[in-house]
Amino acid sequence: MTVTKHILVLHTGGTISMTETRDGDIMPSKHNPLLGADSFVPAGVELTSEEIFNLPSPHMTPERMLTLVKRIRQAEKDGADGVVVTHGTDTLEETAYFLDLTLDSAMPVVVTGAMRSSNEIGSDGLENLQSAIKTAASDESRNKGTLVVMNDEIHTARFVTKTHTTNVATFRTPTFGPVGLVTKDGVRFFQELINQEVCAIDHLVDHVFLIKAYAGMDGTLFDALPENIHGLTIEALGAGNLPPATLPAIQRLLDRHVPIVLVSRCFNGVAQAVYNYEGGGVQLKKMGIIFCQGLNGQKARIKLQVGLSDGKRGQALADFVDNAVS
Ligand SMILES: NC(=O)C[C@H](N)C(=O)O
Repeated sequence: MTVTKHILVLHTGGTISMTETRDGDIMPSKHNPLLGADSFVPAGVELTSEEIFNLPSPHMTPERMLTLVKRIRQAEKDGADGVVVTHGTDTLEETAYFLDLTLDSAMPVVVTGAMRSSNEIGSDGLENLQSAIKTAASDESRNKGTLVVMNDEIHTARFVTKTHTTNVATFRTPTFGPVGLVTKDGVRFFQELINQEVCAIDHLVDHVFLIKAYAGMDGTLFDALPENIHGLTIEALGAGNLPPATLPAIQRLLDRHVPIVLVSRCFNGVAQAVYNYEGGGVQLKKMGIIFCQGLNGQKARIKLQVGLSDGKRGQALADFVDNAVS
């Protein structure tokens, strides 16, 4: 006898819920086309759908992410077997990682979206939604943190990133690859996931910034950061190095005890303190900059914000931010 799985779909907006006009503009729909559509629901699934937001994902904020987290915590208490979140793809990876860091649960949580709006030729929305529901309903997906399902692939929220502006195969996990596939026969995982510390926060510390380094950069942007800054993430060069002219301004922030997290702006690989020259990673680490391995800038910023919101400071914050791949 097959057990019925109760899956809650929380719609937040994004192209998956949008409509293309006759002029070719893509806009939020007045009535979400995914609400009430259920011909695609896999057998053995009882679906409940709810529109928690109807936003383009550039309008998503950490405060709204926290609202989503609270709704998902409530859904689990109410007996849901799994939750699917539909989301715009521009900031999908940030919301997915926020959920991953803050939901302390074995229940599958799967985030999906689409690159083509609901009425466009070749729209990928229903296919992605169906794959996400299959993944959320699978026992194999339990205890895996938040997953991202797009284009038949299952990725961890921790490492997936949007790699193409329009292609339906945009979501990739550069260094480690996807963890599973959604096939006609079901959901298959082929990589073990590394556990991470979850912070069950219910409020947010704000003013956590992200700055990208470039050749010839100086301290102007760092000195322009506001007085009430709580934390900073820097997308550094290569293996984790910065132009020397940035160092005095960075030191001024460190002297004020502003935690600074460093990742690489490279698409692949991890940041490590290996280069020993002025502005090299060895010097940056000695100054007290926290190296974060394996996350991109936008995810490291989320992780720093979540850690600060959990009350972590000093070495505890450094340990939390540092351990994405260990
Ligand atoms: N494909 C998409 O969903 C992109 C859209 N601009 C959004 O993030 O809301």
